[in-house]
Amino acid sequence: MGTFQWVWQYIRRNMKLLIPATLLIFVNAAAIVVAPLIGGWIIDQVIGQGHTERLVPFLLIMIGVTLGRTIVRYIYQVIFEQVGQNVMWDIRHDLFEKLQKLDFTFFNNVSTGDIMARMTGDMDAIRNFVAWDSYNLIECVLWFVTAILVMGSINWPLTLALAALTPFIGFLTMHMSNEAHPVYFQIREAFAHLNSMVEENISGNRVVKAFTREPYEIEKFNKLNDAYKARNMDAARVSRRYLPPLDILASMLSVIVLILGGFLVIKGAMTLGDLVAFNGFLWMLNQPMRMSGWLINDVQRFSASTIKIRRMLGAKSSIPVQDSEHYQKLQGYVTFDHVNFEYADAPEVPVLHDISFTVKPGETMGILGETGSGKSTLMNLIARFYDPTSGEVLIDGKNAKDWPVRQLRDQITIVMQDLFLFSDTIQDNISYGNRQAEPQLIQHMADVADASQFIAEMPDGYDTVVGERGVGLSGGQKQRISLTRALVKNPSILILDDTTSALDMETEAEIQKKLSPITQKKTTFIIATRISSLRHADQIIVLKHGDIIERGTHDELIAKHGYYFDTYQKQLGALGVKGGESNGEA
Ligand SMILES: Nc1ncnc2c1ncn2[C@@H]1O[C@H](COP(=O)(O)OP(=O)(O)OP(=O)(O)O)[C@@H](O)[C@H]1O
Repeated sequence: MGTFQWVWQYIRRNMKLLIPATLLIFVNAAAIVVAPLIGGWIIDQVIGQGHTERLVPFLLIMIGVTLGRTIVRYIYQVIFEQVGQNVMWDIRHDLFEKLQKLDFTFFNNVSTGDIMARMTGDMDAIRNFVAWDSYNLIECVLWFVTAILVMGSINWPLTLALAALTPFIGFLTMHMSNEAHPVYFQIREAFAHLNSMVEENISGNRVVKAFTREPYEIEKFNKLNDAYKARNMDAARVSRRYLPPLDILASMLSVIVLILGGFLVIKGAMTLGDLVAFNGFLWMLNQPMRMSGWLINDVQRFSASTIKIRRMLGAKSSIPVQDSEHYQKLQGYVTFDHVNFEYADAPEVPVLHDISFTVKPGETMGILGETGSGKSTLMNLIARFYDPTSGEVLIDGKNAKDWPVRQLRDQITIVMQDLFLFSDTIQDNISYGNRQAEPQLIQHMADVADASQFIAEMPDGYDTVVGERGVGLSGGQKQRISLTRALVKNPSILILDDTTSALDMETEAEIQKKLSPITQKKTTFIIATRISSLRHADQIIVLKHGDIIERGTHDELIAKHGYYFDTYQKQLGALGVKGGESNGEA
């Protein structure tokens, strides 16, 4: 589908506005010819033939039509702006909806700044095209054609002489368009890079300051700023090269009218009034010629932005999110059957290798492993954020791929390592996954996650706004709110990825005690580095470089004297506790 065809899908939804607006453009174009015609009549009839009584009516018509024309133009300009805004709304909506459906793989590969460039600058190029360029293009064509027709009816040889310049204009605009296209594409790319850098710098501003790397960041920014400026200068150079010849051609029109028209008047082949009228029509030829350069620039900018937006709209998710009428409650059986996994962007690095296990409803599985051993990846496969490269993940005995994704994720909750709270009240953050949650449930779960006390001490309690625009929270507070949010959702499968790592051991033990009656009714996965978080799990696996190297209960693993035992010993040592017996508290 071509660029214009694509945007037409959106524009045509506004036919009720577009048809009257386009008709008004025609009315305006017809009204434009009145003033020059009357100008000619005043010369010929009032001045030349002495019909002075016609002067006032001529002038009144002239003023009335000009006034009416101005009002008509104002009305259709507003309507086109409305259409532009409607089109932007629809495309923005489609883009945002698309973003909600795209999977982790997409977000791993596209920067936030790039996405923001699509949602802002590129969107603006489309608004500009629909709300401004479109009616200007129609006006230019209409004025040009109307001028040629009316001037042709007054004096066709002179009109033909003027029309002879048209092929030159066509040639210049076509060349300018071809040259401008890649430049505008590069401008959009450079803008996206600039956006990405700024976004990353703002997100990571604490790291920048901690490492006092402000000068380095400024230098990096300046390079991208220079590149953006240079691309814009390239575009300016293209237009500056073509605009003067277009201007010269437009000025040549006056020269032709003066020389050839004057000659025709002297020869008596044309009246002076006709020549004045002709001169009055000149701007209707002039204006489109001068505008053509600017319009081409805008159209190229629009075209480049459209290509980028369409790429994003066309991005494919390897895990499509589909709804299902029939809602099936998960029991919570999770089975990994010889699962292997590599990330699509790093297929040469095996992340999980031949993983098999089964966890039943009500059971808790603990996962231990050094950093980068594949623990989080394993959990992401359960919620189907990724699909295994080979082998199967079975949920309640059915391949996870055969579950409607929304249904699956609705009943599986991961408290991710990478905690995120929205710029919203604590109450809304906690009830994010369960909007109907009663205040008592929220209060109870906040108690379980040991969050209720510090929330009560906040300036507005549960109504305190946290996140980017609100009160800052400590890592441990964020973890406890995230845990409350997960518990309030009441999932069948609960995954806690290093959820209590920022808490002291006493608080962690307290939370574990309160969590126990809840997790007994769910399938729970706990990823932790502290043995104290894992020791009560029904089964524990130890991962190393994507392989399960040990599995069993706490006691069995202690007895094995392997990685788990060593970790346990080190943690006991760190606490200054002697011995390694299985019932010792870590
Ligand atoms: N999006 C990604 N693309 C490519 N490789 C990735 C991606 N995410 C993680 N990896 C790689 O996969 C491996 C496992 O990562 P994972 O996050 O699952 O480890 P982990 O055991 O949870 O680590 P940690 O304890 O540090 O959280 C690592 O080698 C990591 O570099």
